[in-house]
Amino acid sequence: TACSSKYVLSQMHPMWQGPLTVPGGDHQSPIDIVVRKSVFDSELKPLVIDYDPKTCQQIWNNGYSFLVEYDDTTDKSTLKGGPLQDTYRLCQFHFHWGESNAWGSEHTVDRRLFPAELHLVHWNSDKYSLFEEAVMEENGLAVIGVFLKVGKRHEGLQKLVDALPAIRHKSSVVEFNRFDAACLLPTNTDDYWTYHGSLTTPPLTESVSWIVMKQHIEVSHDQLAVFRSLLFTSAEEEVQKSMVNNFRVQQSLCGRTVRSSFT
Ligand SMILES: OSc1ccc(O)cc1O
Ligand SMILES: [Zn+2]
Repeated sequence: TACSSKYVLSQMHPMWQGPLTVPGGDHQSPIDIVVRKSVFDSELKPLVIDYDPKTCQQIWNNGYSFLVEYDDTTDKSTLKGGPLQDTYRLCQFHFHWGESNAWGSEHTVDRRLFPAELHLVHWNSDKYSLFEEAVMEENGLAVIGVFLKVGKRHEGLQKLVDALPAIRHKSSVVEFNRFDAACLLPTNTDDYWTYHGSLTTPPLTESVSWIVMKQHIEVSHDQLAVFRSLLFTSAEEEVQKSMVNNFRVQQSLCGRTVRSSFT
């Protein structure tokens, strides 16, 4: 199986030219979360999420997704608790989505696909001094995954949606201040699944404690349509490619256990 070979050929992905190999890739992400195979762990604590909206700095198109980046030079916006032993600093959040509302999320729950998925990326500031260091280390990162469903308009998201036309092309950046990332979290953050995995974009390093929320958030059809107006390509490229289906194919569990914080 894919787990036994030393090199795991992660499937061809429309965005990445040619197959990508990840040395010893047996803790890769994303995965399907099989609810009845997840194991309740009563030791899992509630998450302690403390974000400071003033640390929001910029929003930019990196050619894979759009990132909202935070000032992570101090412990101002942090994540603790849950499965984590240390304090993790928020450095950015981004999304993955499809060309239609029928698919787009990276993780699935009993094979159920969502139209999009939010990733809030944090790094272990008790053990490391930079994200670039932490991203290469086991337990270096903690990423909160939140599923998006199409429904009522998300008022907090609208400020972000209004900024997207200014970063249509790859490498475009605009200043973005005072955005409270906590407004994108579901009302219930006590119920989640957690497992050890990887980034889902290069360098695909296996440094992530994944925390996938059971409860989704709702955004409107029109808000999601604006995500799809972004481009993978830079302004100079003659052929413009719309930024859609920026999710990675699912990876083998390879014997890992997914724990749940709820029964
Ligand atoms: O897609 S998950 C993910 C996590 C951390 C990161 O720095 C980039 C990522 O794409
Ligand atoms: Zn992601």
